[in-house]
Amino acid sequence: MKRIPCVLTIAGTDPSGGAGIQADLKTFQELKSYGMSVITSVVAQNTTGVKDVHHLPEHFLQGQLNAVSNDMPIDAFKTGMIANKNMMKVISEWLSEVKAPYVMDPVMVAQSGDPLIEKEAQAYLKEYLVPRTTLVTPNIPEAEALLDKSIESESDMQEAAKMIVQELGAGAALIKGGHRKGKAIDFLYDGERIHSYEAERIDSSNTHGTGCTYSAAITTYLSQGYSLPVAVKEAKFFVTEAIRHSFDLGKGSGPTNHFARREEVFKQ
Ligand SMILES: Nc1ncnc2c1ncn2[C@@H]1O[C@H](COP(=O)(O)OP(=O)(O)O)[C@@H](O)[C@H]1O
Ligand SMILES: Cc1ncc(COP(=O)(O)OP(=O)(O)O)c(N)n1
Repeated sequence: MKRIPCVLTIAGTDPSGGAGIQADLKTFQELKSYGMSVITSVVAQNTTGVKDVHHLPEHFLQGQLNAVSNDMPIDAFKTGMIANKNMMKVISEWLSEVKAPYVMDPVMVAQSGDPLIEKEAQAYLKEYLVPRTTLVTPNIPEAEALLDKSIESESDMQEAAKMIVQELGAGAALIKGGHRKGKAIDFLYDGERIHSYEAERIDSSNTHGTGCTYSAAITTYLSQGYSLPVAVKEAKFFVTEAIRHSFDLGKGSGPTNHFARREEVFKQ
């Protein structure tokens, strides 16, 4: 019998369950791959913002990475919050041992405005991790930080996707348009051509964890053997429905709904 595809997230936590490791694992489960996780930082956060952060020591990050890769198959993996250069170095060394599609969500700032990466680590991420990726999925402020360039129009987004591949060496780049007004359009450059993914903008403030959920869905579909453009298409559908059926939970920006595609949820 064919085994279940196995997918790994390396990221920070969200005890309120909307973003980070928790959002990733829910997505993996919902889309039917076997989910695994390595924690970089334990974050005391909820729908209103980040209260405190504890970065795990590097030897502990290394220990978790070894524990997974010495024992389990990895068919695709993603990284989310990697707060500092030391953790990036550990992950960068580990990358040489793993031959699976790598999706990087270059998490920099939470929706609440709280920083999730040390400023000086951005240069390391760009130089040593981005060139090892299959796909990088920045939102507009993250793409602007990676390229040191302002991005306003759809053609700026397409140009930025190309630059992240051609100048920074990413395998592919998906620029997400969640931070703009109007339709929710994202652009993928896969080294050959631009693909666009469009959805209507949903009038909801419950978008905590959308970027995590989207990149986790792409990674799951890659673990199942879908091509990159199709994995992004399916993941875009998943995240759009998750926003459409998002929850009014907590006092701030509520979480997306990871089981929005289930029939019983649509009927509620
Ligand atoms: N209100 C919305 N309605 C529909 N799609 C949205 C909305 N907000 C964000 N998206 C989509 O959610 C995904 C995540 O995008 P974005 O919010 O830019 O990333 P991040 O969560 O990393 O800041 C993208 O596909 C984007 O187009
Ligand atoms: C631990 C952790 N990782 C990432 C984020 C940012 O999540 P994202 O999907 O970009 O969604 P927002 O929080 O920006 O809506 C996070 N908050 N925590």
